[in-house]
Amino acid sequence: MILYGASGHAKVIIDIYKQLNVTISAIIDDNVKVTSILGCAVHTLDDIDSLSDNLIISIGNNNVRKEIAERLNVEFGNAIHPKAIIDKTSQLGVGTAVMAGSVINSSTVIGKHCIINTSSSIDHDCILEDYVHVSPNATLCGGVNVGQGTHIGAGAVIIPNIKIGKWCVIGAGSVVISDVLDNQKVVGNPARKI
Ligand SMILES: CC(=O)SCCNC(=O)CCNC(=O)[C@H](O)C(C)(C)COP(=O)(O)OP(=O)(O)OC[C@H]1O[C@@H](n2cnc3c(N)ncnc32)[C@H](O)[C@@H]1OP(=O)(O)O
Repeated sequence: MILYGASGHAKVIIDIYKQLNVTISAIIDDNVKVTSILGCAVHTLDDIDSLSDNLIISIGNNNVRKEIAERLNVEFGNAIHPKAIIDKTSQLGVGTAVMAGSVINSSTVIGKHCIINTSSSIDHDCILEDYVHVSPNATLCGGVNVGQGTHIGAGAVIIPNIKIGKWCVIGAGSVVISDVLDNQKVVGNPARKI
């Protein structure tokens, strides 16, 4: 597996592959000043002869993951921690990472290049579009829809059947009890636009 991105999020992805005994063939970062991470060498894209292995974009920023995913012509892989619980009836897109302790329940569909972060809970019949990040300990109740590129902050709670638009930000600890339009940033309990 090749990792693209060598920041804090990449450390968690590296740990997942160690747990799974998956060999990391290369780690790439655009920042030439980043030369190693957790004892592994980091290269720039120019240093790599070919991207022949599966690749995951190990960068937390949703916009940056989208930009890189659209630029690269490679096969993308997933990173799924062995201690994540994913119901067999749910679906995950390529490039999506699922961290330790997270639970994805029945009939949920998660898009490409998403991050389902540590101990988050995504219940039945949710739909998450591409490039969504669900931060640690966030809870999505049943039937929640989340549009492309939206970031759900740590510990946020989304009550059942809520629709959240594209490229929204839900503040850490917010409680979302009504639909959120595209590009909105909401915080608090109940969550309100800022
Ligand atoms: C493994 C990992 O680390 S994954 C990463 C997880 N990251 C997160 O969960 C971060 C989520 N981010 C937040 O909650 C941020 O506070 C944001 C994005 C919602 C807002 O950030 P900014 O746009 O910089 O807003 P800013 O800090 O200026 O605050 C604006 C107002 O909203 C309030 N506010 C900001 N965040 C919150 C929040 N989470 N809950 C309640 N109120 C909030 C501020 O107090 C401020 O209020 P005021 O105008 O009355 O003083």
